[in-house]
Amino acid sequence: MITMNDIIREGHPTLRKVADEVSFPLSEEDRELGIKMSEFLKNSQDPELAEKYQLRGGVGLAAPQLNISKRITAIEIPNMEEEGGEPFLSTVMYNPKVLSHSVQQAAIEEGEGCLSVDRHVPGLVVRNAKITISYMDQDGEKHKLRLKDYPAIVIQHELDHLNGIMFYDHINPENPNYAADDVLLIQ
Ligand SMILES: O=C(O)C[C@@H](Cc1ccccc1)[C@H](O)SCc1ccccc1
Ligand code: NI
Repeated sequence: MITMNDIIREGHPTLRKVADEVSFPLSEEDRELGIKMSEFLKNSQDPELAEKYQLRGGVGLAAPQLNISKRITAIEIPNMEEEGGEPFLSTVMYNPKVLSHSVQQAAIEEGEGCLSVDRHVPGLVVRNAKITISYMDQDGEKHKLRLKDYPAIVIQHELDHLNGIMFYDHINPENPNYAADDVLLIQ
């Protein structure tokens, strides 16, 4: 199983690389990797397992964070309304792409963190408020998703990892808590 020991931290060069597309049909290795990445996120959201294996909670994980420079990301966004209900989005995305995005921008009010960053970096991470993405699933099926609010932020955070971008690259160095009036603040 993947643990925090498998996750590389800021400063490791792989986090600054543009990851390579995966080819289909998926190799057994890439299929297995996706399954393990999903398992990590589920474990990290289980209080007992997170405690037992000292896992930081995660709603997304990108293969470069495991020192694997491939365009693979696992997403495990819990149901916001119903505790313990079906997750809002639980999937492994291969070769995800942003097809379009809103002009409107948004940021999580309390800022962002990262499993590959062992420090608090305060500041607003301004992103697109809405995005339309495509991705391939493990069976080679193409999917198209329109996302907004928190899920849109999570996906953009993960897609950044596939392009060697860290969340704090988006923070205004002069005034970290600055956001234009029209930037949507997400609780
Ligand atoms: O490091 C990662 O890529 C996983 C991040 C993704 C993320 C960070 C900030 C905002 C949205 C997504 C982890 O999920 S950060 C830990 C976390 C856990 C639960 C809820 C929010 C953030
Ligand atoms: Ni991250």
